[in-house]
Amino acid sequence: MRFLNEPQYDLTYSDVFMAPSRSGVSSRLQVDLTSTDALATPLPLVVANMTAVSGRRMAETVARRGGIAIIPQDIPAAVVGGTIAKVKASHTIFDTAVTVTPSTTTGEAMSLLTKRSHGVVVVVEDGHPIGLVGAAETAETDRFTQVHEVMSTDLLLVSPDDAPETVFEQLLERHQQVAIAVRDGQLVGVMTSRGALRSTIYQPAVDSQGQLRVGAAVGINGDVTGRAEQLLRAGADVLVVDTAHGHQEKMIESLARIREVRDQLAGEVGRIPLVAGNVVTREGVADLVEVGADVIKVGVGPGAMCTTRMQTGVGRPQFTAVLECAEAAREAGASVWADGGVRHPRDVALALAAGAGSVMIGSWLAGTHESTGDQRTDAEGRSYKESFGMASARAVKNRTREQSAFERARAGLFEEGISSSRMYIDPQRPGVEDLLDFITSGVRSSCTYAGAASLPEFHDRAVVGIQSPSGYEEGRPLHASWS
Ligand SMILES: NC(=O)C1=CN([C@@H]2O[C@H](COP(=O)(O)OP(=O)(O)OC[C@H]3O[C@@H](n4cnc5c(N)ncnc54)[C@H](OP(=O)(O)O)[C@@H]3O)[C@@H](O)[C@H]2O)C=CC1
Ligand SMILES: Nc1nc2c(ncn2[C@@H]2O[C@H](COP(=O)(O)O)[C@@H](O)[C@H]2O)c(=O)[nH]1
Repeated sequence: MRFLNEPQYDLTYSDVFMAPSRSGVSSRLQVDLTSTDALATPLPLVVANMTAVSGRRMAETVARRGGIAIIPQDIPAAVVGGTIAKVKASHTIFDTAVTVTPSTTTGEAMSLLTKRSHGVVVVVEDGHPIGLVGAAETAETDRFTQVHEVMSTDLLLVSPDDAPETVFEQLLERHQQVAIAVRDGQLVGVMTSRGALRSTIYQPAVDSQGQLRVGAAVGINGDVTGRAEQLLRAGADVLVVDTAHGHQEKMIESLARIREVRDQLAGEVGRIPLVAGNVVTREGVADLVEVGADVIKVGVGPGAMCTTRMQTGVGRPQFTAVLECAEAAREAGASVWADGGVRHPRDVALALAAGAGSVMIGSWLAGTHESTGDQRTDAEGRSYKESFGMASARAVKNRTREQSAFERARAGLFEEGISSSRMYIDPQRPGVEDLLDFITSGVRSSCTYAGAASLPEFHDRAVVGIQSPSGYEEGRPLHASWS
């Protein structure tokens, strides 16, 4: 990456723009988005280890499209083990169906509809799909009606081995919303026509067994090696050792011990990459790589739920932090994840141009069907989910649940995050895959503007300039007339 005009100060994503260059890449579909970090996922996107964001549904949906989610450190290891097992058992192409039994009430079925983005609930009997219900089937019923009374039985049953193009054509021909995949009569999963299209654009992120990949986080307090061992044995594909101030002795000691466990188990579970952070300086990167991190998580204070910079004055504008840390990591034979502060597809593109191997996103994904929270409605009828920071009083209270009431109350005074925030569901993009489409189409396009067919080429070729606030403002679309 080169600058058009040399920066005199540290830069945020909003401070910079990319200039187009002569390009030989004639289609956005030609761009290979494989991440340049030790995980080499087909999509360079990571779901942040935030309790309000990353759980089973998020993990399997994102991995099916090539990214990876990290299950947070506050979830007990045994529960994370169960989540990993379910993600690994999910189909890599067909979406997991939301299922009910014939006697379920329509009220209950409707409450489950927003758990996934495909818009229907499948009615099963002994594992066989016998009907489906969606908004159309339940529109005129009271909420105590049982689903077998209103379900549609005109089902498009397909084989899990059918090509997505074939499924797409069948859905179009029969004017149906979802196809149901069955093997030996048993439900395997569902596919919408948009899901069929996506399956031809994205590659799933899979492990050596061909199962979806998922990661898990470990903090630096408590029995860190015990938790690391449990997560590795449960099948985690990456361990993220995570704390606010990643450049501290306790992190270095914990990481060294976790690395030992990882190396001891390598014969059984393979050599699992270690990610550690968060840091924003070359020195931080060097110290964590030295002790064994394959990937360094970069970002102090850019997160949407973060109050660190306002409370402490500590942090660093994220574009410069990523640029400098990515260079330091490359020199040391490692790579970085740009963590936090992503609000638009352009921010992901800029982080990758700066040399990030992957980009970690939290709050933006909180307002989707697949995040962990329950969907709520505000006084104006808008749907939202609640989000909160991992250093908020709410998260600290949860993390310290085994300590005394006094210790918990005292820890709660040291909050550095927002305890309750509303992440509205965008009616245009209510599912995480809608956001992935939005982000990846932007990033693919950025690469072609730079003449890059892959992310290493993108980093090499990107030309970045510094802009004024009015330069940034000029680029914002106007949804209403301005006079
Ligand atoms: N990227 C970012 O900017 C930030 C991210 N976070 C996220 O929040 C989650 C919780 O992290 P964390 O708050 O570290 O909690 P942890 O539970 O991981 O504990 C942090 C440990 O580090 C010690 N510590 C020393 N200095 C600091 C400091 N300046 N800030 C915080 N802890 C410090 C704490 O001791 P003691 O409590 O006694 O001081 C505690 O033992 C993580 O997921 C982290 O990534 C949190 C803040 C900033
Ligand atoms: N200072 C704080 N940082 C936090 C907190 N919770 C999470 N985070 C960091 O933010 C990113 C995600 O950023 P986003 O803009 O995509 O939401 C996450 O990975 C953490 O590093 C917090 O309570 N305080």
